[in-house]
Amino acid sequence: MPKVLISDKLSPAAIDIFKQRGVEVDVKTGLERDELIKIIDQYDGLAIRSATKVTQPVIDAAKNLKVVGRAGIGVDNVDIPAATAKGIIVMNTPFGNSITTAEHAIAMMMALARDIPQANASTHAGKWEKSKFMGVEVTAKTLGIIGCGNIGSIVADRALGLRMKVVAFDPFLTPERAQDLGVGKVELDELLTRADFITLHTPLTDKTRNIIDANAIAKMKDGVRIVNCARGGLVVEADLKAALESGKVAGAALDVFEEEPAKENPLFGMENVICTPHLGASTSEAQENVALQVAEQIADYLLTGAVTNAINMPSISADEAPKLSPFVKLADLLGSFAGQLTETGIESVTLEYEGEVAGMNTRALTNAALCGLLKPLLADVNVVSAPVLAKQRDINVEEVKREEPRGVYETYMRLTVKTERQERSVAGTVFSDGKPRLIQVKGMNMEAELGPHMLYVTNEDKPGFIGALGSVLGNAGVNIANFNLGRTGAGADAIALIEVDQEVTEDVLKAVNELPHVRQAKALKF
Ligand SMILES: NC(=O)C1=CN([C@@H]2O[C@H](COP(=O)(O)OP(=O)(O)OC[C@H]3O[C@@H](n4cnc5c(N)ncnc54)[C@H](O)[C@@H]3O)[C@@H](O)[C@H]2O)C=CC1
Ligand SMILES: O=C(O)C(=O)COP(=O)(O)O
Repeated sequence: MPKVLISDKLSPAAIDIFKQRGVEVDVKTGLERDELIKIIDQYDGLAIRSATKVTQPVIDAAKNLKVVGRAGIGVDNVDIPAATAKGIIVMNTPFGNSITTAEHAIAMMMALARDIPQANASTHAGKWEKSKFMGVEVTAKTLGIIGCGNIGSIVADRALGLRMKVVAFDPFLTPERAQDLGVGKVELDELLTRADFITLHTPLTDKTRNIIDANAIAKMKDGVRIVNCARGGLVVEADLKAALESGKVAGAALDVFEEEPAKENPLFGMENVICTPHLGASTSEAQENVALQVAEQIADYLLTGAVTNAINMPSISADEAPKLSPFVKLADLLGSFAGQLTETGIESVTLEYEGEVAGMNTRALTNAALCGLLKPLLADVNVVSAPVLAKQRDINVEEVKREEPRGVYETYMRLTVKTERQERSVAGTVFSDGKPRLIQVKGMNMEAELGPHMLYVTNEDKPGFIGALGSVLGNAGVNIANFNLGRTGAGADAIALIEVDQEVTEDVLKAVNELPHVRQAKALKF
């Protein structure tokens, strides 16, 4: 039974889902880094929010971890490259808390416009400072949205409802989408100069880190108000503090901080700053959504191989997973076959998909083929890490898809590996029995199932060879389970692919290699 650790505060709905699905679950929140490192090797899955930091040392210690599920959106607390290199899938729940977070941003903007938290505290203190709190209207004001994805778009919609003018800076926002949303698509500088309110909704990346610094603030309107319900690192807190002190920025509403949990911060105590403790996603609705989703996604992956909302792997739906599975096996076998025969540096890999398989999730299949290919060459590789490892090694990977099969097989998959020395291709199909078959090696037709122990021989097609080979194996007590032959023509290049019942020893291999007409013999394992 797979085992999952919930290490941040998740709705109990997640525990129920795991239990119903037959996944063992432990809940241990508030763990120190070293405590997490100590226990993480017991788990196949880890369910987190933003508090748990899944850093390289945690990943290194996670010997059995297959999936990290983020009950929420931002995954900047997970070292994705480290997880990917280790073959751990990282998934999030990209929509579960977006309405809630957008509503928080709007609430923060309104609170900022009318000094609600300050006025609230003053009134509770019996001060009745009616003239102190002079607010501003938002109607007809310009809201600048930096990052107009899921949350930014909802904020835009709500702001338009408040009769604001909305401009957005987002390099990935198409003009058509901007028009549909009713927002003006602008460059960052224009947004900074035009906006009365600015709200941030980008992920924290190397590109967005410090996007609001002294330089950006200098371009803003005097008296601008800034809302940040995205990530702390987007705004340089020291620069914001200076601008709040000078009056350049009239107010800031912050849900997120450079360092969290934020127990101390240069902005704390400032009169024109409103703070909430990373509450953007904290509604009962959103927490129920993300907990249910993440538990379903983690359970699906651990129990069925279905992949949903992964950051570092193409999605495979629950419907697709069983259909894809024999093709994944075939792709892995083709890769493994080629990988075991490859002795020099790989330059490129081409995957051709013909017929039914061309309409499937070929990225998942290509990843499986790369995994099979690289496994004999690299110690630690799986379908998640294989594409990254291939890229790191400058291996060019290409996919070719043809809806109509060109040959006799309804569905056909061919892997061609180009190395410094040669090009080798191997093709296969899946029959209606669901079993993968090898159907071509180096352009020679055959029809072979691949068993755990195989002997692969390339030879000249000459009489007596098969008998001699049979004798060598027989004399060594190696039982033949299956014998498959292919050749380019009578008397020309030929291959034999023999399934045997036990491991082919070095001595047997040597004897086969020494037979007349043999060019090369190799023992392969699957
Ligand atoms: N305060 C909280 O509790 C919560 C905070 N968040 C934060 O909000 C962020 C946004 O979430 P979603 O809207 O769901 O993500 P999303 O991926 O749908 O949208 C992000 C948008 O930012 C844009 N973007 C990326 N780089 C950019 C750049 N350099 N300049 C301008 N725009 C850029 C993208 O094109 C995309 O449209 C999350 O990454 C997370 O960090 C999300 C949920 C709750
Ligand atoms: O979903 C996100 O990106 C969030 O920032 C929400 O964080 P939380 O789950 O409340 O720790």
